[in-house]
Amino acid sequence: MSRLILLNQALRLHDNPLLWYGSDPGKPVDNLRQVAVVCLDKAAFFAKQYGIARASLLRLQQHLQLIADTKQALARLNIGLITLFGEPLAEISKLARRLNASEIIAATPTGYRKQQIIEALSRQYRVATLDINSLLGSELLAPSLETLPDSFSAFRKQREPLLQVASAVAEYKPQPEQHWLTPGESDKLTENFSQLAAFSQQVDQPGSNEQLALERLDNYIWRQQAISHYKSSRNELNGNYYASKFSAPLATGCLSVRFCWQQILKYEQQVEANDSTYWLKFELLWREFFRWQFRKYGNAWFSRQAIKGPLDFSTPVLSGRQKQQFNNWCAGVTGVPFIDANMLLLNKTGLMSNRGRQNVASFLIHDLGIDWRLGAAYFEQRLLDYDVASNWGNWAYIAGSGNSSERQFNVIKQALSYDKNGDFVRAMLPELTAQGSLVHQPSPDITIPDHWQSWLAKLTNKPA
Ligand SMILES: Cc1cc2nc3c(=O)[nH]c(=O)nc-3n(C[C@H](O)[C@H](O)[C@H](O)COP(=O)(O)OP(=O)(O)OC[C@H]3O[C@@H](n4cnc5c(N)ncnc54)[C@H](O)[C@@H]3O)c2cc1C
Repeated sequence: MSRLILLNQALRLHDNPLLWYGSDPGKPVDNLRQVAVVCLDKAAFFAKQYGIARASLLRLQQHLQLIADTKQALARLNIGLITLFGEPLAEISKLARRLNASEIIAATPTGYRKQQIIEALSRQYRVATLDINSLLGSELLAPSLETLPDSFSAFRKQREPLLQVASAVAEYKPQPEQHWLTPGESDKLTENFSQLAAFSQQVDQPGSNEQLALERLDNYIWRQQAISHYKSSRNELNGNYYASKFSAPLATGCLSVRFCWQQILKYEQQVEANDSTYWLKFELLWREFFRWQFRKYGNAWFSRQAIKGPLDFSTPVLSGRQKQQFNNWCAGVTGVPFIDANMLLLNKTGLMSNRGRQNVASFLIHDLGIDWRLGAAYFEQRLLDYDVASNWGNWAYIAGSGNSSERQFNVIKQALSYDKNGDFVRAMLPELTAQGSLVHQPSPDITIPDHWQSWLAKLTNKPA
C-alpha cells in the first residue's frame, strides 16, 4: 500500500509539510510507501481559451525546469519524483491504482479547476489537503467562506489583527519512519513526461528553482535591504530592486509565503520596521484576499461579470475593429507609448510591474471597451508569475466586476507621474526619440479619449 504525495504547487524542500506527512512523532508508524508525484496539467499549458494559448513557451520552460530541479534535489535525498503529464485526474488515478494507493496528500487548491480535480480524487481515495501556500492556512486562522468579506479593506480589518502566521516547518530531511519510493523505482513509472523534453531549456528565474527563489529573497531583504524603501519604489516600472519579485516563485510554489512573512518579521525585529516593511506585508495580504475569494466564488470568476452578475461563460465578442485593437494591445503596438512599452516588457520578460499591469488593463477595458476576460487570458499566457486568483481577481477588480467599483486610469496622467522624463518608454521603444515627456505623445493614428486631452497639454520636452 502506498501514499501519494502530490507536489503540484509544492515543489520545494523548505517549509513543506507535505513531505513531512507520515512522520508525526505522536502518530503510529503506518508503513505506507510514500510516493512523491507531480503532474503537469496538459490543458493548463497546451489548451486555448477564447482562441488564446494558455501558456507561453517561457512559462512552460520555467515549470519544466522547476520540476527537473526539484527532482534532482529529491534524488539527493534518495527520494524519487514521478513526473506525470496529461489530464491530472486520469493520470493520478491511473498511478494510484497501479501503486495500490490508499491515500493522496496535496496542497489545498485555490483555482476552480484544481478544486474540481481534488474533489474528484476525493470521491475515489482518501484525500488530505494541507493549505501550505496561504498565510491563513492553518485551521485556527482560516476564515469561514460564508462570512468572508468581499472588500479588501473589510478583509484586512477582520484578519490583520489575528494574523499570527504559522511557523514555517524545517527544511525537509528524510525520516526513518518514512519509506520513499527511490529515484530508480520512480523513473520506471514516468511514462508521458519524456515527450516534453523538446521544450526544456534553462530559465534562470526565481520561479524556476527553489534555490534561486531563496537567493532572491535573501538578496532583496537582507543583502540589499531593498525592503526598507519598498513603499516609495514599488510603483516604478522596471529594475531589479524596486519591488520584491517574489510573485513568480510564490505562484509556482517554490517559495513559501509563510517563510517570506517570517523573514519580513525577522527583518523588522533585527533591522528596522517602517512603512515599507509593513507595506510588503500589506501586499501579501492582497494575494491572500484573492485566494480566499476564489475559494468562495469558484468558477464565477471566469464569468463575464465575474462575481457581480448572472453567470455567463460565453466567449467574448469583438467587432472587427476591436479584434485589431486587441491584437495591437497584445503585440505592444497600440500607438500609446506608455501602454506599448509595458506590453513589450511583458512579451520579452514574462513580467510587468504592478503599475504597468493596472494601466494596460484599464486601457484595454475602459479605453478600448474590450471584454476584460481577453486581457486576463493573454496575461495568463505570458506571465511567469501567473496565479489564477491574483490574475483573474485583479482583472475583474479593474473591470468593476470583482471586489470594487470599476477602476479607470488616465494613461497619460499615469505616464507623467511614473515615467516623468519618458526614460522607461525610450528604453523599451528606442525608435521613439522625442525628448523628455514628449515621448508619451500617442501616435496621430489613434482616437484620443476626451479625458486625456488636458494631460496631453502638459507634455513638454523639458526634463522634469
Ligand atoms: C491586471 C493584473 C494582473 C495581475 N496578475 C497577477 C498574477 O497573475 N500573479 C501575481 O502574483 N500577481 C498578479 N498581479 C498583482 C501584482 O501586479 C503582482 O503580484 C506584482 O506586480 C508582482 O511583483 P512583485 O513580486 O515584485 O510584487 P511586490 O510589489 O513586491 O509585492 C509583494 C507580493 O505581494 C503580492 N501582491 C502584490 N500586489 C498584489 C496584487 N495587486 N494582487 C495580489 N497580490 C499582490 C504578490 O505575491 C507579490 O509578490 C496582477 C495585477 C494586475 C493589476
